Amino acid sequence: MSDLWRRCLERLEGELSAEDLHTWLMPLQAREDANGLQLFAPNSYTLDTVRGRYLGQIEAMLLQLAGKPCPVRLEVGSSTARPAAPAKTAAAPRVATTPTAPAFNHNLDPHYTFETFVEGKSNQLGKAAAMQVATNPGRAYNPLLLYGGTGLGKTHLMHAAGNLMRERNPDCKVLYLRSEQFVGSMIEALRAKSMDQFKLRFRSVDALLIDDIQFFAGKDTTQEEFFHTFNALFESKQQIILTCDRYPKEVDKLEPRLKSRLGWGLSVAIEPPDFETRAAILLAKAHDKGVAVDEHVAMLLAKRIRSNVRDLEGALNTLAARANFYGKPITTDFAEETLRDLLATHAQAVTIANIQKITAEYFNVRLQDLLSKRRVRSLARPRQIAMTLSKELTEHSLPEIGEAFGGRDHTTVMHACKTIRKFIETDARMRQDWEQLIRTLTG
Ligand SMILES: Nc1ncnc2c1ncn2[C@@H]1O[C@H](COP(=O)(O)OP(=O)(O)OP(=O)(O)O)[C@@H](O)[C@H]1O
Repeated sequence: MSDLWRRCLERLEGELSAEDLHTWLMPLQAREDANGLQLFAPNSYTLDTVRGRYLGQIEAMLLQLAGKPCPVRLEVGSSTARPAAPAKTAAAPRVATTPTAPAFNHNLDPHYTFETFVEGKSNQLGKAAAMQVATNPGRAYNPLLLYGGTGLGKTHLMHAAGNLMRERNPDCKVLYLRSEQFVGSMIEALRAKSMDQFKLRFRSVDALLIDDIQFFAGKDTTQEEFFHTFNALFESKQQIILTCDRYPKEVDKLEPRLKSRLGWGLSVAIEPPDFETRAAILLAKAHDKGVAVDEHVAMLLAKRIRSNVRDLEGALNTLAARANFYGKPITTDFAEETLRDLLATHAQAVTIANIQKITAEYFNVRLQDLLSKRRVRSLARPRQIAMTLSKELTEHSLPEIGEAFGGRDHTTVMHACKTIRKFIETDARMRQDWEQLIRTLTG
């Protein structure tokens, strides 16, 4: 086992539960090389879980242990399956040759493609924009900015665009980085006085994909450097794709000149998927991972886990791991039993009372006015939004929601839902309010 990985596991023992450590991290095999640490997962659902839940923590721990950023590459396989050094090196010719440039590391995840991305109303526009950018890099929309809450598929779409660019043109240099990696590389370059190389690395690509740029907030030197990189790429029509956890104008401590540039291209919101899309994603993921899950189980999870796709996928991975361990089929009873605590947490997360309170606060109206019979527009709209949120984020029926809003009829709730849905599609301001409320309510 790699010494660095062994030390990392020892430290993580203090941070993670024994069950998590044994289920997800212990089965990994590790290999260290000049590019960082390569971790091999026994199967794709272990890989997805490690990537989704623990990668940040692992990289932070490696940074502490190694004293410098140590990129982690995850793949399904075994560290003994391939020799540590390529066979060619062992049989190197004795005559002097021009050293070949190291292969360009795109950092793209080959699993994240448009084929494996399930389309629904919540992400339709984002997917279409990403596809356009991939088929016409630097010319369709530049930059393309995908924003929205956590675990909704922004990273997936970004990789899908990069993968498609590479499929269409294998010479296309696409570089994907999480923003922490951009910051880490910059700090390293400053330390090693190799800023010229740093600049060249980022400016010589055909497409630069940077994930979670909200992480740049408050980091002035990074923003300065990124600003110049952005300008250089933009001017020479190299594609830029970015993601952010909210509309960039809402990110505090991001320089105004950067915010303004981010708005030069196209910004698309990725919203939480509706019930049908959640169920479809779950079935597609189960199929990809070779896990036998029927529609009843998919519907159970889609109904009870509304927060985001990552949580949904996490639940599927846990189910698959436990079913595998106990040698049992995944039935609805098995799912209810295995995920009891998780489902209970999600059930508590969004209640009508909570939606009413948060919506009243958001629109700066009193809760009792929101629930009153008064029909002035300043109250009617927030009330309709709160009713629609209750319909979409809880399992309550229309009559129950009507009752909770001062004893209104179920047709009033139905009308509210229709009105608000239409507004969200046509009115940008309303869409922003809606997305912000969803983010606040689903964390
Ligand atoms: N529509 C979808 N179809 C298939 N898989 C999806 C979809 N949306 C999300 N996922 C999956 O959910 C997981 C989380 O998605 P992703 O990492 O892209 O989220 P994100 O929006 O970038 O979140 P964060 O902001 O936290 O990085 C991934 O495994 C991704 O494949």
